[in-house]
Amino acid sequence: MAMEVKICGLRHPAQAQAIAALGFTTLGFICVEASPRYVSPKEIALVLQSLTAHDELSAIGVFANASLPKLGEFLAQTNLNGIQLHGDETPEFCRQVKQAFPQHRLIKALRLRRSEDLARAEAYYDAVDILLLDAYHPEQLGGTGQTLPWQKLQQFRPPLPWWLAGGLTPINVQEALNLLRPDGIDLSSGVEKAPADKDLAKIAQLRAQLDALTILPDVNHPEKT
Ligand SMILES: O=C(O)c1ccccc1NCC(=O)[C@H](O)[C@H](O)COP(=O)(O)O
Repeated sequence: MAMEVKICGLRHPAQAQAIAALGFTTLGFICVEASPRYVSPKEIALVLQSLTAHDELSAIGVFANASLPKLGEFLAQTNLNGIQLHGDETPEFCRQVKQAFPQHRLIKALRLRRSEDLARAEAYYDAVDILLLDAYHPEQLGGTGQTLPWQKLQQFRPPLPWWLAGGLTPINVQEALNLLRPDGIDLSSGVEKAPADKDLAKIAQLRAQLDALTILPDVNHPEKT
Protein backbone atom coordinates (compact mmCIF):
# COMPACT_ATOMS: atom_id res chain seq x y z
CA MET A 1 0.00 0.00 0.00
CA ALA A 2 1.21 3.51 -0.81
CA MET A 3 2.53 5.55 2.05
CA GLU A 4 -0.01 8.07 3.33
CA VAL A 5 1.05 11.68 3.77
CA LYS A 6 -0.99 13.89 6.09
CA ILE A 7 -0.65 17.64 5.90
CA CYS A 8 -1.89 18.90 9.22
CA GLY A 9 -3.01 22.21 10.65
CA LEU A 10 -5.02 23.60 7.73
CA ARG A 11 -7.29 26.63 7.91
CA HIS A 12 -7.46 28.40 4.54
CA PRO A 13 -9.61 26.92 1.73
CA ALA A 14 -7.32 28.21 -1.06
CA GLN A 15 -4.30 26.58 0.58
CA ALA A 16 -6.18 23.31 1.07
CA GLN A 17 -7.13 23.35 -2.63
CA ALA A 18 -3.53 23.91 -3.69
CA ILE A 19 -2.36 21.12 -1.38
CA ALA A 20 -4.98 18.70 -2.73
CA ALA A 21 -4.01 19.67 -6.29
CA LEU A 22 -0.47 18.55 -5.47
CA GLY A 23 -1.89 15.10 -4.72
CA PHE A 24 -2.04 15.21 -0.92
CA THR A 25 -5.29 13.55 0.05
CA THR A 26 -5.00 13.29 3.83
CA LEU A 27 -5.65 16.59 5.53
CA GLY A 28 -5.57 17.35 9.25
CA PHE A 29 -7.57 19.94 11.20
CA ILE A 30 -6.67 20.97 14.73
CA CYS A 31 -9.78 20.82 16.90
CA VAL A 32 -7.93 21.68 20.12
CA GLU A 33 -9.03 25.14 21.24
CA ALA A 34 -5.76 25.92 23.02
CA SER A 35 -3.78 25.55 19.78
CA PRO A 36 -2.95 28.51 17.51
CA ARG A 37 -3.96 26.17 14.68
CA TYR A 38 -7.48 25.63 16.07
CA VAL A 39 -10.23 25.64 13.48
CA SER A 40 -13.93 25.71 14.29
CA PRO A 41 -16.40 23.24 12.77
CA LYS A 42 -17.59 26.10 10.53
CA GLU A 43 -14.05 26.74 9.23
CA ILE A 44 -13.55 23.02 8.57
CA ALA A 45 -16.84 22.90 6.68
CA LEU A 46 -15.71 25.82 4.49
CA VAL A 47 -12.42 24.08 3.67
CA LEU A 48 -14.11 20.77 2.88
CA GLN A 49 -16.78 22.44 0.74
CA SER A 50 -13.99 23.95 -1.34
CA LEU A 51 -12.60 20.46 -1.99
CA THR A 52 -15.68 18.72 -3.37
CA ALA A 53 -13.92 18.20 -6.71
CA HIS A 54 -11.42 15.90 -4.97
CA ASP A 55 -12.68 12.36 -4.38
CA GLU A 56 -11.33 10.15 -1.66
CA LEU A 57 -10.12 12.85 0.65
CA SER A 58 -9.36 11.86 4.19
CA ALA A 59 -10.20 14.69 6.58
CA ILE A 60 -8.89 14.07 10.06
CA GLY A 61 -9.87 16.02 13.16
CA VAL A 62 -7.14 16.23 15.78
CA PHE A 63 -8.45 16.26 19.38
CA ALA A 64 -6.80 16.14 22.79
CA ASN A 65 -8.52 14.83 25.90
CA ALA A 66 -11.97 15.61 24.49
CA SER A 67 -14.95 13.81 26.06
CA LEU A 68 -17.12 11.47 23.96
CA PRO A 69 -20.02 13.99 23.93
CA LYS A 70 -17.65 16.78 22.87
CA LEU A 71 -16.26 14.61 20.05
CA GLY A 72 -19.79 13.73 18.96
CA GLU A 73 -20.86 17.37 18.98
CA PHE A 74 -17.86 18.41 16.88
CA LEU A 75 -18.15 15.53 14.40
CA ALA A 76 -21.87 16.13 13.89
CA GLN A 77 -21.04 19.59 12.53
CA THR A 78 -18.35 18.53 10.05
CA ASN A 79 -17.64 15.97 7.34
CA LEU A 80 -14.51 14.74 9.07
CA ASN A 81 -13.93 11.03 8.44
CA GLY A 82 -11.02 10.46 10.78
CA ILE A 83 -10.31 11.15 14.44
CA GLN A 84 -6.81 11.66 15.82
CA LEU A 85 -6.48 11.55 19.60
CA HIS A 86 -3.40 13.56 20.57
CA GLY A 87 -3.75 13.80 24.36
CA ASP A 88 -3.54 11.28 27.19
CA GLU A 89 -6.40 9.08 26.00
CA THR A 90 -6.29 5.54 27.40
CA PRO A 91 -6.71 2.38 25.29
CA GLU A 92 -10.13 1.92 26.95
CA PHE A 93 -11.22 5.42 25.90
CA CYS A 94 -10.00 4.72 22.35
CA ARG A 95 -12.17 1.58 22.29
CA GLN A 96 -15.17 3.66 23.36
CA VAL A 97 -14.43 6.17 20.59
CA LYS A 98 -14.18 3.36 18.03
CA GLN A 99 -17.49 1.95 19.21
CA ALA A 100 -19.21 5.35 19.18
CA PHE A 101 -17.86 6.38 15.75
CA PRO A 102 -17.22 3.13 13.85
CA GLN A 103 -17.22 4.85 10.44
CA HIS A 104 -14.30 7.12 11.37
CA ARG A 105 -10.68 6.05 11.11
CA LEU A 106 -9.15 6.25 14.55
CA ILE A 107 -5.56 7.37 15.02
CA LYS A 108 -3.87 7.49 18.42
CA ALA A 109 -0.86 9.75 18.77
CA LEU A 110 1.81 8.79 21.28
CA ARG A 111 4.11 11.62 22.26
CA LEU A 112 7.40 9.99 23.15
CA ARG A 113 9.46 11.65 25.85
CA ARG A 114 12.08 8.91 25.61
CA SER A 115 12.33 5.82 23.39
CA GLU A 116 11.29 3.56 26.31
CA ASP A 117 7.84 5.20 26.11
CA LEU A 118 7.36 3.10 22.99
CA ALA A 119 6.37 0.23 25.29
CA ARG A 120 3.04 2.06 25.79
CA ALA A 121 2.16 1.44 22.16
CA GLU A 122 1.27 -2.22 22.64
CA ALA A 123 -1.81 -1.46 24.75
CA TYR A 124 -3.34 0.37 21.76
CA TYR A 125 -2.78 -2.34 19.14
CA ASP A 126 -6.35 -3.65 19.33
CA ALA A 127 -7.95 -0.29 20.16
CA VAL A 128 -7.19 1.93 17.14
CA ASP A 129 -6.66 1.77 13.38
CA ILE A 130 -3.36 3.64 13.21
CA LEU A 131 -0.65 4.63 15.70
CA LEU A 132 1.14 7.93 15.23
CA LEU A 133 4.46 8.64 16.92
CA ASP A 134 5.15 12.27 17.70
CA ALA A 135 7.78 14.14 19.70
CA TYR A 136 7.14 15.20 23.29
CA HIS A 137 7.22 18.86 24.26
CA PRO A 138 6.56 20.01 27.84
CA GLU A 139 4.30 22.91 26.83
CA GLN A 140 2.81 21.97 23.46
CA LEU A 141 0.78 18.95 22.52
CA GLY A 142 1.70 18.97 18.85
CA GLY A 143 2.95 20.94 15.89
CA THR A 144 6.20 21.47 17.77
CA GLY A 145 8.74 20.96 14.99
CA GLN A 146 10.73 18.65 17.27
CA THR A 147 12.02 15.43 15.77
CA LEU A 148 12.08 12.02 17.43
CA PRO A 149 15.34 10.10 17.88
CA TRP A 150 14.81 8.14 14.66
CA GLN A 151 17.76 5.78 15.17
CA LYS A 152 16.13 4.50 18.37
CA LEU A 153 12.84 3.69 16.67
CA GLN A 154 14.23 1.42 13.98
CA GLN A 155 12.95 -1.78 15.58
CA PHE A 156 9.38 -0.45 15.84
CA ARG A 157 7.21 -2.76 13.72
CA PRO A 158 3.69 -2.81 15.25
CA PRO A 159 1.02 -5.16 13.85
CA LEU A 160 -1.04 -2.20 12.62
CA PRO A 161 -0.19 0.77 10.39
CA TRP A 162 1.89 3.49 12.01
CA TRP A 163 2.69 7.05 11.01
CA LEU A 164 5.71 9.16 11.83
CA ALA A 165 5.28 12.79 12.92
CA GLY A 166 7.47 15.38 14.57
CA GLY A 167 9.64 17.94 12.85
CA LEU A 168 9.43 16.46 9.35
CA THR A 169 10.39 18.81 6.52
CA PRO A 170 11.04 18.49 2.79
CA ILE A 171 14.74 18.38 3.70
CA ASN A 172 14.76 15.54 6.26
CA VAL A 173 11.89 13.42 5.00
CA GLN A 174 13.98 11.12 2.83
CA GLU A 175 16.35 10.29 5.68
CA ALA A 176 13.44 9.61 8.05
CA LEU A 177 11.71 7.33 5.54
CA ASN A 178 14.83 5.34 4.80
CA LEU A 179 15.51 4.80 8.48
CA LEU A 180 12.00 3.98 9.64
CA ARG A 181 9.72 3.04 6.75
CA PRO A 182 6.47 4.10 8.39
CA ASP A 183 3.10 3.51 6.72
CA GLY A 184 2.46 7.22 6.78
CA ILE A 185 3.94 10.58 7.67
CA ASP A 186 2.44 13.71 9.16
CA LEU A 187 3.80 17.21 8.66
CA SER A 188 2.73 20.55 10.04
CA SER A 189 5.18 23.24 11.14
CA GLY A 190 7.84 22.01 8.69
CA VAL A 191 5.61 23.13 5.82
CA GLU A 192 4.13 26.34 7.17
CA LYS A 193 4.90 30.07 7.38
CA ALA A 194 2.99 30.64 10.62
CA PRO A 195 0.56 28.47 12.59
CA ALA A 196 -2.17 27.24 10.19
CA ASP A 197 -0.71 29.31 7.33
CA LYS A 198 0.82 26.67 5.09
CA ASP A 199 3.85 27.38 2.93
CA LEU A 200 2.89 26.20 -0.55
CA ALA A 201 6.45 26.43 -1.83
CA LYS A 202 7.58 24.01 0.89
CA ILE A 203 4.66 21.72 0.17
CA ALA A 204 5.60 21.67 -3.52
CA GLN A 205 9.18 20.90 -2.45
CA LEU A 206 7.85 18.05 -0.31
CA ARG A 207 5.92 16.71 -3.32
CA ALA A 208 9.10 16.78 -5.41
CA GLN A 209 11.08 15.03 -2.67
CA LEU A 210 8.47 12.31 -2.30
CA ASP A 211 8.19 11.79 -6.04
CA ALA A 212 11.96 11.44 -6.35
CA LEU A 213 12.27 9.23 -3.29
CA THR A 214 14.97 6.61 -3.40
CA ILE A 215 14.21 3.92 -0.86
CA LEU A 216 17.36 2.06 0.10
CA PRO A 217 17.33 -1.63 1.10
CA ASP A 218 16.11 -2.08 4.70
CA VAL A 219 19.13 -3.49 6.51
CA ASN A 220 17.15 -4.03 9.73
CA HIS A 221 14.25 -5.86 8.13
CA PRO A 222 15.42 -7.19 4.71
CA GLU A 223 12.13 -9.06 4.24
CA LYS A 224 10.32 -5.70 4.18
CA THR A 225 12.44 -4.16 1.40
O1 LIG B 1 -0.49 21.28 15.65
C1 LIG B 1 -0.99 21.65 16.72
O2 LIG B 1 -1.07 22.85 17.03
C2 LIG B 1 -1.53 20.63 17.68
C3 LIG B 1 -2.10 21.07 18.86
C4 LIG B 1 -2.62 20.16 19.77
C5 LIG B 1 -2.57 18.80 19.49
C6 LIG B 1 -2.01 18.36 18.30
C7 LIG B 1 -1.49 19.25 17.39
N1 LIG B 1 -0.89 18.80 16.21
C8 LIG B 1 -0.87 17.43 15.87
C9 LIG B 1 -0.30 16.99 14.59
O3 LIG B 1 -0.80 16.03 14.01
C10 LIG B 1 0.97 17.59 14.02
O4 LIG B 1 0.91 17.43 12.64
C11 LIG B 1 2.15 16.80 14.58
O5 LIG B 1 2.27 17.14 15.95
C12 LIG B 1 3.49 17.15 13.87
O6 LIG B 1 3.80 18.50 14.00
P1 LIG B 1 5.19 19.08 13.45
O7 LIG B 1 6.27 18.65 14.37
O8 LIG B 1 5.00 20.56 13.46
O9 LIG B 1 5.36 18.57 12.05
